[in-house]
Amino acid sequence: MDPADYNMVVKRDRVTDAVAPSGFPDTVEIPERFIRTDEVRASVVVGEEEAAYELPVVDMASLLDPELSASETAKLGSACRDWGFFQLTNHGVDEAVMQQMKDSAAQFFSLPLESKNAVAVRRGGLQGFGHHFNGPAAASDDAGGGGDQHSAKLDWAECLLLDTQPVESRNMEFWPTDPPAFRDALDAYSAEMASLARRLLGFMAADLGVNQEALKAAFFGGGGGDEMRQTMGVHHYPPCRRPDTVIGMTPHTDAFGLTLLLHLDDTPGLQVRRGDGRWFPVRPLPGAFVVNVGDALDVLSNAAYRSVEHRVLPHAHRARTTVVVFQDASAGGGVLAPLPELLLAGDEPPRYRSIEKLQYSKGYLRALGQGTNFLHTLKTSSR
Ligand SMILES: O=C(O)CCC(=O)C(=O)O
Ligand SMILES: [Fe+2]
Repeated sequence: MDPADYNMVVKRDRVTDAVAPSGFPDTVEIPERFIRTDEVRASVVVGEEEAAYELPVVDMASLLDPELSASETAKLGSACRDWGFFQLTNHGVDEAVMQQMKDSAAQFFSLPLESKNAVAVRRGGLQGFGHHFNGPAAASDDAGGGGDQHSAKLDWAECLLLDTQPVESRNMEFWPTDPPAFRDALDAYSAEMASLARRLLGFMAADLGVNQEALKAAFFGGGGGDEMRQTMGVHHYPPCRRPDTVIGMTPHTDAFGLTLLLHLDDTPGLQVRRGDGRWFPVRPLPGAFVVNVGDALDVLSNAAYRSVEHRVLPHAHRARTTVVVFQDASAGGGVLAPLPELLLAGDEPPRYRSIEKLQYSKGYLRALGQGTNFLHTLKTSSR
């Protein structure tokens, strides 16, 4: 993408001591730049006592079991249609790879700010270590990054964003060398997540009634997967003594195909928007992945699967760390559109107009910067 487009839309900044003394202060005095009390108060969260529904749980072992596969696939499908989210158990991901990733991420965030800033985000760029800001301001010219110190609101989080696939696209300047095992951990984890996504897509195709290879090709291309695109976010949400005044991650939908989220701890914080507008808090199951449908899969499925808004609120006393992999559906040609097979099979009208992928990325980022949803603008009247 043209750097000029990024400048307009990318709202990432270096974390500096100037923004907030000691980054995310452990005091009840929250710096003004984080305060979004109105936004938090205006939202309604589904209470514990009311949480009669749980986020659906899908079991990979059952998907793979010939006796149970059909009913588990139906469960997977209904989770993607109704919630756009589920927790995945018995996923079969190499435990050692997961552990190395968790250890590296935890060590990285425990480093002093100066060390983390060795891979700091650069002005107008997306990759690297930094934090998100929000609001009308574009990044300012001061050397520290900065954003507009007055009007932009900061998310209560620090994060490392990296393009992880294809391998040739990696910009190693942003890949930490501290802790020393981090790069290997990212590399191994990235490969594991691509194969997990590929496995899941096979079952999603079965549920959607399309050829497995057609859906997989949208993510991985026709050949050995060398066309795939994958991005990773490693997020750390420090505890906040006034969690009712700040937001850990601004409400958004994920642009890409499929998102695979790993919790490093059991701290809750992720909330999923339900049809009635209320926020549903996810209770992470130990060892499970939280999987969600991104905008591109919503389009491919012709709106059968839903890309649902979510956000993060920090916890009052406990830090939360997550590793998030975005497996994109950008392979196989330059256009994003509903899978043709879906339209032919059921006499379905297309629910989205097709769009060039580059235009899509630009539109997504621009809308995100403005707090609007780009996917909605692609809807056809038959929705
Ligand atoms: O850390 C989380 O729980 C959510 C992160 C997320 O939504 C994202 O990276 O898009
Ligand atoms: Fe997200």
